[in-house]
Amino acid sequence: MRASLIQIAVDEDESVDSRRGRVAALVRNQAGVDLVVLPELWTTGAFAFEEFGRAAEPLEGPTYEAMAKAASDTGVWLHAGSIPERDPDGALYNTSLVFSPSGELAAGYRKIHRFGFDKGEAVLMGRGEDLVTVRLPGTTVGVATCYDLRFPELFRGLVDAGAETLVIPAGWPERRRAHWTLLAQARAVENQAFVLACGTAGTHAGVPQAGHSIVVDPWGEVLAEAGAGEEVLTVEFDPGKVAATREQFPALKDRVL
Ligand SMILES: NC(=O)CCC(=O)C(=O)O
Repeated sequence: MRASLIQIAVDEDESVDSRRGRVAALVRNQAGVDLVVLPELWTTGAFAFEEFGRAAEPLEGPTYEAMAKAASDTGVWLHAGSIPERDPDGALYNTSLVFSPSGELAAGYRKIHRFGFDKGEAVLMGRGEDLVTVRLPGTTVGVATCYDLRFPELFRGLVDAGAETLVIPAGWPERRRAHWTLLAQARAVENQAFVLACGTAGTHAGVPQAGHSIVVDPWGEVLAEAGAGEEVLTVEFDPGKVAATREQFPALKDRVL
């Protein structure tokens, strides 16, 4: 399986419309891979809290339309990262969109753990309630978003639902980059799963982003890691390694709780 993680630079000197067009073109450049992954809230930036309301879209808004078309034009599975979704009742959610190669919405995931404690996303966005997995040819993907990475019980739930590949769009800040790398490896090792974690580059709302998107195998080996700037990280991996690892070192079977 070939996957490309597009680590987008989210800077304030680019308009949302311009970035959306640029990202669609980057997706179209990935013909031949199986899965393309984008970061969290790449239209606004995950820390641009004041923009969430202004840039919020209905589920099937402009980003959905552009990404569905990019997926079908390119013939790839596309985890299009997340958008600030405004639902029909007016509430905001941090919602990830996964498109099939024919441009159908295969899954939507509203982020469960919202970041900011008593500020920012944690008060502006509603909390998602449902764990989400998507069947791709050869692997079942479990989806999570950024701050979710700190909550291992969510990933156990995804494993119980059949997940073998964990895909995590993020907008992770540079000042906690060490946590990002460590947690991505921990989630891979403890769940004996591939982790594909795609972050943003650039600086928005005064928060420099970590970049360093990372792909980790079920043994915890880092298969690929991006640098700090905008970059497309392409990696080839064998989804069969999940079953092999779980069989050879069956620690998941020793779970008690
Ligand atoms: N957008 C986020 O969820 C940020 C998470 C973060 O900065 C952290 O967990 O640290």
